[in-house]
Amino acid sequence: MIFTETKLKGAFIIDLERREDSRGFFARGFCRKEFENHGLKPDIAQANIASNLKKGTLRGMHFQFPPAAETKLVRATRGAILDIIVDLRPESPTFLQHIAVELNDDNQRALYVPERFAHGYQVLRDNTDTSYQVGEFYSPENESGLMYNDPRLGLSWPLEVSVISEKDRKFAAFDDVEATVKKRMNVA
Ligand SMILES: Cc1cn([C@H]2C[C@H](O)[C@@H](COP(=O)(O)OP(=O)(O)O[C@H]3O[C@@H](C)C(=O)[C@@H](O)[C@H]3O)O2)c(=O)[nH]c1=O
Repeated sequence: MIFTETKLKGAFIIDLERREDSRGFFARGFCRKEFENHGLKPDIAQANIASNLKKGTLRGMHFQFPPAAETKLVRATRGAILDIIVDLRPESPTFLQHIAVELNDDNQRALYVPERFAHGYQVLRDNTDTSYQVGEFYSPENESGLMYNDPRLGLSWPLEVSVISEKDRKFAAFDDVEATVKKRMNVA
């Protein structure tokens, strides 16, 4: 596996190290030892799959507060997504900064999202499936989110939003929850 740290400390793009032969290729998609060697948390509580019918579908921006904060290892197993993560660690020099990474079934790239980040994606092709391993169990009482189009986040989505859940339409403006987010994301 090829680990490339992004400008957001602890967030990594992970590429496959392909061993090709006449059948195709073999590659590791996850390895506890390699994760530990790069300082990534290797725990997997759930492996989730999402299917998206329509290009333009948007899911996000989601997170769980501590003590249920999750790591995520995200891939597009079919189709393509633009994946965006936002740093919500109050002590981080890159607090509120984001990165956007295209994950698709050609590049077979994964994004490792550390704990205390908001995460979301937009689907770039019809019939796109995502698969992601998360480090904590789903915890509805600790889950929350931010608006994908909140001006404070300044996220650029490539397509018009064609489908979005009711829940994702109704997250509060960051200005209104900033103090709560900083307090609940503080782990010092
Ligand atoms: C995330 C999750 C949802 N659910 C349920 C709740 C709801 O009835 C249904 C769909 O949930 P959601 O609408 O939250 O699904 P979705 O919008 O796809 O949520 C996901 O979005 C991406 C961007 C993430 O980062 C993930 O962590 C997760 O939050 O599945 C579970 O039972 N377990 C889970 O782990």
